[in-house]
Amino acid sequence: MEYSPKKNFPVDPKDYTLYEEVGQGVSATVYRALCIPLNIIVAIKVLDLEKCNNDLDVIRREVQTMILLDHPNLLKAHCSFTASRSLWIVTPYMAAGSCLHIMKSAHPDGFEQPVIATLLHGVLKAIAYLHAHGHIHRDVKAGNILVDTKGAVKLADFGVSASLFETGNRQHARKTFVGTPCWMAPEVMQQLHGYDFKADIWSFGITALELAHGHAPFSKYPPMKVLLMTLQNAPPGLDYERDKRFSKSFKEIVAACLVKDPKKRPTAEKLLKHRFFKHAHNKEFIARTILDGLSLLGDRFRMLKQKEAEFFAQNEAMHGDKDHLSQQEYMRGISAWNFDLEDLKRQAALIEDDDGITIAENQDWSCKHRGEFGNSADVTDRDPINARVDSFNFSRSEWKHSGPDEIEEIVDLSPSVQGKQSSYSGLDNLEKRRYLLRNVNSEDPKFLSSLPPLKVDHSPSVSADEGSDHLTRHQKRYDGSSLHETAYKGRFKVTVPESSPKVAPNGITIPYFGESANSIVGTSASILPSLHCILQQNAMQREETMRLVEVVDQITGNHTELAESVTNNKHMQISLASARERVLEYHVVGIQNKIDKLVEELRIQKMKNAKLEGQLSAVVDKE
Ligand SMILES: Nc1ncnc2c1ncn2[C@@H]1O[C@H](COP(=O)(O)OP(=O)(O)OP(=O)(O)O)[C@@H](O)[C@H]1O
Repeated sequence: MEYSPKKNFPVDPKDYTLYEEVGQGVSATVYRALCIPLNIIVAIKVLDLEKCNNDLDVIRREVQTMILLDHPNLLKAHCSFTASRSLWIVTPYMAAGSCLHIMKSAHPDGFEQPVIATLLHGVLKAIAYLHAHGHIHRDVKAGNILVDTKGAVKLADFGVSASLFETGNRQHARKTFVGTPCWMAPEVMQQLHGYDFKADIWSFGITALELAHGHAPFSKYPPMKVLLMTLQNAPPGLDYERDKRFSKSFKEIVAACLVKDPKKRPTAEKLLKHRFFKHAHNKEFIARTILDGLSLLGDRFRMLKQKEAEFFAQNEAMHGDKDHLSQQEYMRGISAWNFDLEDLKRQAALIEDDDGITIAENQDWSCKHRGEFGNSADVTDRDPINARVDSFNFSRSEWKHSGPDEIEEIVDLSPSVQGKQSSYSGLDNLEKRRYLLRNVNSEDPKFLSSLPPLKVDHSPSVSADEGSDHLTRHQKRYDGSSLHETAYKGRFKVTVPESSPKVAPNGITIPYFGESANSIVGTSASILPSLHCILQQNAMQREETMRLVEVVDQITGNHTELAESVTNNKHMQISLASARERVLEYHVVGIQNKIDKLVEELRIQKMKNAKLEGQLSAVVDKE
């Protein structure tokens, strides 16, 4: 695997002297090095082919891409070759390192707006070039934005880039799942219809927030939670209060990129024309403002590594769990934190095989959850499923983003909207659940009696009304009175229909789904809200239990070994259960989205049908 486009960079390791380490990735270490015959300082990325998870084709693609593409804002490879069990990729040395490293060393709370605009302008030009040449970068983030001592900005790391040409169809959407969760677009996570170059625009928006705050949104959470928050919550954005130092045009551009529907995100070309980039300066400005006074990259890298090692050692002692480990990966700024959907599916499959969950339902359950914030009108006015999801996540319809055509007008920056958004997004899921725990007493008879009775919709298919009105569709599912018991083995399998209400071992009751269970849409649609609530309720109960254990511990001051081991055991069980619930929650949301899409398609078909029928009868009438 030897490439050397200009032929003047030697492809023998003996022609290079490796100096200090300046970076580390999942499977690669990057060194500053000297190319002896040319007397040029270069960076050499050394990939251990044995440790490398990627197959050789992927690596070959990265190298070829790096060599063939030619743009001032893309890191080019001089050459590459294999040396025993490793692959060496020789690139220009970017002496200031990555923006992530620069922020960690000198700008922990992010950069000023003119710096961000200048950095992003360079990155966006690189992305536009890649897209025009049929490539998706797939890993746009501050860790992959490199800067040299003169302030030149280059987008690096094609480790996960993909060529659309490979399929022979430039429009073809990708279906593989790669990237780093915090920067990953929802459609990449969902894997419903594949994704395209718009995934890079989402990551670009996240990167903009990362450069503004010093870290990516959701970066303090473990991968699964990031996935759920990205899918369920309103897209992250710049906050009216917290981000006062940033201009409206910056807020606009971030909001335009972070629209969940990829079709509504602008192209890179279009974004380049946005007025925000009037704030961009030249590379000398970058050198002057953020590189002045920075120590040598190798020294900075060594210090950061040392600090992180100390931090991790401390953290490890306190939290030995997997979530914290993945957090450490994030903090190192590498993509080892890459999220593998196949792994998740396997986890989910394990849950299906191992867990027999028996749950029952009655009408009270639905009632108990109708007015969770003591504001039933507000909740029940909306789609009950989404209202419930929203009550935890404040997602979807509340924050509208316009399409690419309305970039200049899209952001409503009125204090009321922004204030609302910040107070909502200020609560993480845990806090929202705690809020519920504090505010909802589901045993309260007044609370129950104030709510309408449940009626089960047994109709095997979606009615015309349902098709035409999203809200009505969900409302109907909660409009019945039958009491039944049902049992599950694995996900969504109804095995024992009964007529009396029954409470599950954990005290949770859920609605009966009736014979409409034969219809996939009907069954899933009926079960999903219940399942979602059970998961949420379990989480609440678990958190409350944890809280109580902590309170008891504090009160009794009981620090004996026995008590500690019991608590540790509880922690372990709880985090296992929590992981399983997150997987289930993810599936519930995914299936719900599919159902919504199916229903929407049905509605459109019905409308078309009605139109055709009208035309037909007009023709018949004429004749
Ligand atoms: N040409 C370069 N000049 C200076 N530093 C570099 C260069 N290339 C990479 N680095 C540093 O090394 C780090 C890791 O490199 P790189 O991202 O290519 O490895 P990776 O294994 O692909 O990483 P990741 O896990 O983020 O995908 C970068 O974040 C950057 O700080």
